[in-house]
Order: sequence, then structure tokens, then C-alpha cells
Amino acid sequence: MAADSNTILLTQHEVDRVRDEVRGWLKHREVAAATHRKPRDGPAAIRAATGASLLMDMGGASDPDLVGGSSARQARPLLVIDHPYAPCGVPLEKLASMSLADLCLEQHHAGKFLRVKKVSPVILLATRSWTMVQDEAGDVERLEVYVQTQLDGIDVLESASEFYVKEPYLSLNRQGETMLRIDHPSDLIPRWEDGVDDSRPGPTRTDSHNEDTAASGDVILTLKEKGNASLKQQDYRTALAMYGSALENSANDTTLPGLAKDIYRNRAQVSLLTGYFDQARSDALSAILDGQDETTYRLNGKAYFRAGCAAYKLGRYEEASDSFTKQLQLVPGDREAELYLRRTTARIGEQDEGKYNIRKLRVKYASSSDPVDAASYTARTALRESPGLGRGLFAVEDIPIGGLVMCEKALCVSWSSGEDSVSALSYDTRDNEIRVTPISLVKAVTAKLSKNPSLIPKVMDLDGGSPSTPNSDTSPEPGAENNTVVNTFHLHDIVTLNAFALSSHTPSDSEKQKEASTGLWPHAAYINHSCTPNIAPEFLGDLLLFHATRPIKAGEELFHCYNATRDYDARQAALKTTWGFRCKCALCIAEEADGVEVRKRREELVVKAEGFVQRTAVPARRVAVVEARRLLGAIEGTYDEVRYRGLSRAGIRGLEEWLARAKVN
Ligand SMILES: C[S@@+](CC[C@H](N)C(=O)[O-])C[C@H]1O[C@@H](n2cnc3c(N)ncnc32)[C@H](O)[C@@H]1O
Repeated sequence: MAADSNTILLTQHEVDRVRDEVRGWLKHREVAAATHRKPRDGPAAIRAATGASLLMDMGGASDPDLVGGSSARQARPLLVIDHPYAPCGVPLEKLASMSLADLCLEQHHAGKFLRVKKVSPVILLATRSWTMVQDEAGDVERLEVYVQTQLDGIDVLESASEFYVKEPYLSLNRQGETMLRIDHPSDLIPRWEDGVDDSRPGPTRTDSHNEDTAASGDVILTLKEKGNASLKQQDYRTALAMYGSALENSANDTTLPGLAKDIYRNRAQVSLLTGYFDQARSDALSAILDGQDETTYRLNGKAYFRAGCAAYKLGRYEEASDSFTKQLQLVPGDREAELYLRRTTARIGEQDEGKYNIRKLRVKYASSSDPVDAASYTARTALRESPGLGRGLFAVEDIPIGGLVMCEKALCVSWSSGEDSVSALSYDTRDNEIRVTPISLVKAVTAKLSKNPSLIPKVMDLDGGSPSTPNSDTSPEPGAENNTVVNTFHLHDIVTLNAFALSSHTPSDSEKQKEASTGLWPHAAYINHSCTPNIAPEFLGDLLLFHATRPIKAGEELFHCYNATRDYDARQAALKTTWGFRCKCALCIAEEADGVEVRKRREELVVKAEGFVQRTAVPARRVAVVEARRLLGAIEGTYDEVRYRGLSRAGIRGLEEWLARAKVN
């Protein structure tokens, strides 16, 4: 992320206060660990939660997690990263039921699950939401969901009235209250009133008390019709759940083979609309019917269209092209299929040969936050080991100055202008650092991966720093409720280390907005940093392009500049805090060798030169030109000739440009 996105608006006094508070809280939890949970006064807890919710609704209470900033606008939620743990990958049916009374503090109750119902309104905070829940014995406890609070645009705690909590973790929140803590979305399973659990794809059944045998064709038909009605009303969550339940029931029913195909075809449509592209693709292909009649051709054409659209959304353009071609064979002349096939062919040209109309894209998308319909082009680069820097990207052919090096469509972008754009201060107890985390981007990436497991390896392979979180590659056992388990701690680390800020892209944004526009481009994330880079980024909507800033030879490593702060010490500090390294590029080695005094003197002169350039218009009087030359000479004098041979001298650029303009005029 760029430097300005990493600005922590806390005074040293506030930083110290936050650190002390967090240390006290961790100590408190350490002391409480392994002790039995104290039962709550249920009615009083529910009353208090209801009161807190009312107060929140009336705007009378502030988010208790907010810290720092002299105004509410500057304050940000504090998120503490401590003791990362792995999500549960075991299906509910293999877990044993437990009750709230059996819980111990600061323990992950492995091999167990809780079934609870919601008994108070949900309180929505910036980085968590909570409610009171009750188990079958009537005990009441607080249930808190951290960061990943939403499921398909709805707060997960608001989405249902009953839940299963897998491998419950009872902890103390920063306010000192006991709570069941959920960090991984797959550890909380909403249970719906009608017995249909959760709407997420995967083997749908979750309730070990619900193990029914095959349902009759009528039941399946009813579920399908309920699904169709929900789709019509744009209630996609219910539609997915109904179709899921219908398919689950039809697995044992061979009497109506065409019915299951219809349901797959319909669910493919809902999955497309809700971003479950993996499922849309496989459902659409499962819907293909045998038969040589017009109706079968039409229905299969529809299924291939949905499979093609899903493949397109996943960036599998060859496959999309294949599906649209099959559709056109079945339904010749279909306008939509022809249009999509043309688009797909254009994407394949971009992907294979870098054929973009960049001028047109610039006109349309410079300073825009619209998503660009374009493919990624990475054929000129290869991922290899980079001595001392982990992995890096290398050029596989000579690239001239100004040439397109690569182009990548974002996996996710969180735009500053987005309503849900939130950045938090995350205090990582593993290294005691406080960083700005683009929470909305972490959420968006988690949601995308949770919906599309085929994208997980691409993101989870990225550098998560060290120490990384345990079992970061957890894959669920067969039969787990949802076929995706995302370790959100690991993802948080990956996004923190690999996201780019788009601040330079939106110069007109306010300071707070600027910080919030961030995105994840998984291929570009392998590019290492240098203060004297050979490539430079350009953002067009959510498309990230890199052009060569000097001629690049085949086999050369590609570098871009993560942080262009001129001041050596500030730059090194930012690189260390955000990415955990000190830069040892040729420029940094030269600047380090300059010593503090020379760096300070140069900085003073450069600041003076900046002021001069700002206030002195061209054409200028001779006396001003003389002054500019004198300043330039003084700055040049701070660069050691031998040490800086072949290196750029950022401090003189402004004056040189001014002098060039003064001469021309
Ligand atoms: C965005 S990743 C780049 C890809 C990474 N090298 C990998 O192996 O996946 C950023 C990380 O790469 C390493 N890195 C990048 N540039 C570096 C540099 N100039 N010096 C030392 N480490 C660097 C640091 O570990 C940093 O946290």
C-alpha cells in the first residue's frame, strides 16, 4: 500500500494508551483462561442488549472500539490481532453437541458445537456485530462476529434467528464481557426456521437432527416452486436455500430426473446473480439434458449460456468461449450468445497478446471507479525466486521503455466512495505494531473467496509474512456445511502485505477517502520493491497496468516502488512497518552512507527549492534563474559523485524541470 494509506492518526500518547489497554486486556484473559464460564443473569443481559441497541439506533452511543482522532470523522475502530486460530473444517455431524454451561474461557472447544437462538436485537459496530443468544437449557451468552459480519449483504446475525457455532471459542471482549467469538465465517452456521440451514453452496444439510430419507417428488417440486417464487421476488438467499434443499432431496429420487436438471439450471441463474460463480458453472453443466428435440436444445442453450457467463466472471475465457459456441450450435443466431462470444474473443486477445486499446481505456476509466471489462495480461512476466527477497516477477522478453509489462484486473477493490468503505487500526500483538488495515477490502476478498473456492489458491499462495497463522490452508472435510473454509487471520495478513492503495488515482478525494481506496491484484502482488524501480503502475478503474520506465532485458527482475517518500528515514520506517523489511537497493545504500547530517541538509535545501518553484512563475526574471541555479548547485553538492553514479537524484528534479521551462519561455 502507498505511504499515505498507512498514516496512523494517533498521537504517541494515544498509541501508548492503546498499547497499555490491550496489554491489560490480554493479561486479564490469560488469568481467566481455562476457568469455567460464569452463568449470566439472562433477563438482565437481554434487557441490557436491547437498551444498547435502542441507544445505538437513536445515535446516542458511539462505537466502543473507536480510537484516536480529534473528531469522530478521524476516529477509527481498533482491531486487535492476537492468538490467530484456524477455522473448523469438520462437518457439524461429526461434532458433539455441548451447552453454554460446559464452556471454559479462552478455550477452543474442539470437536464440539453449540446450537443457540437469538434473544436480543443485533448491535452493528464498525468491525463487529453482536447479539445475545440462548441455548436449549435457557442459558444466555453474548455472540460476537468479528470483521466478516455480512453474508450476501446482510448482517449474518440478522439473517437468521438460530445458529450453530462450530468449535465454540469463549473469550473476553475489550470491555471485559464474556462472549462467543466468531472470526471465521464458516464457524457460524445460520439455521433457518423452515429447517433449511444456510444458503451457502456445498453439501447443504447441516442438522444432524434432520437426517431424513428421500423426499417425495411433491416435496421436491414444492421446494423448487418456492425457489422460483423467491427468485422472482429477488430474494436470492431464500431461492438458493430452497433450490439447495430440493437438490439435496432429489439426490435419492430417480423418478423425476428432469426435475433436478431444471433446479440446477435455475440455481445456476441465482448463483450468477449473487456471485457464486463456481457453483453457477458446475450447476449449469449439471443441467445439460440428453435429447435431440427443440425444447432440449433451447434448455441446454440456456444452461451453456449460464456456464459461459460464470466462466467469464472467473476469467476462464477459453472455457467461456467454448460454452457460448456450444450455445450457438444449439440455438443459431442467438443475439446474446453472439455478443458474449465477441466479448470473450476480445478478452482472449488481451490475455494472450496484450491487445488493449489503452487510449480508449484511458479516456473512459482514468479517475473512474467503474469496473473495467478487460482480461489480465501476464505473459511477459514469470514468477521466480528472487535472491534475498522471496519470490518476484521477472521479464521473459525484452521490453522497451514505455512498453506494457503486464496488466491485471483486480480480484477485489474497495473504493473510497463505497458506502461500506472502512479502514481500521489493527494492533498486531505478534509484533506489537499498529497498522492501518483496509477492513472493507479484507471483507470483500473473504466474501469472494468464500463464494468461489477455485480462487482460493491464487490468493492464499501470496506472502502472508511470518509468523503466519496456523493451518492457513485448512480445507474442509467432505460433507462440511459449506465447501469453503477461509482462514480470515491469514487472509488479513495477506491483504495487509499485498494490497495496493489507489491514492494517486483519486487526487480530488478528501484525505480520508484517499486512504480507503485499495485493491488486491494477485499477480502484481509478487512484484518486489525498489526505490529505483524499472516499472510504474497506472490505474484505470480496477485495471492495473505496469509500463517499463526504462528498457528491460529478458530475465531482469521487475521492481516497482511501494513507497516513494523522499525522506530516507521515513521511507525505511514505512517499509519496515507495513512490509517488514529494510530496503537495500542501490539508492538506499547510497543514502544510508550519506549519513544523517548530509541527508538533513539536502532535505532542507529541497524543501527550499520546492517553495521557490511553487512561488516563482515562468517566464522568470534573470535574478530568479540565478537563484534557481545556485540552489540546484547546492543540492547537487550533497550527492557524492561516485556513490550516486547511475542513480536518480530525486531532490534536483523539481528545479531542473523549472529551469527547463524557464529556458523555453
Ligand atoms: C508484496 S510481497 C512481494 C512478493 C514476495 N517477495 C513473495 O515472495 O511473495 C512483499 C514482500 O516481499 C519482500 N520484499 C519486497 N521487496 C523487498 C525489498 N526491496 N527488500 C527486501 N524484501 C522485499 C518483503 O518480504 C515484503 O513483505
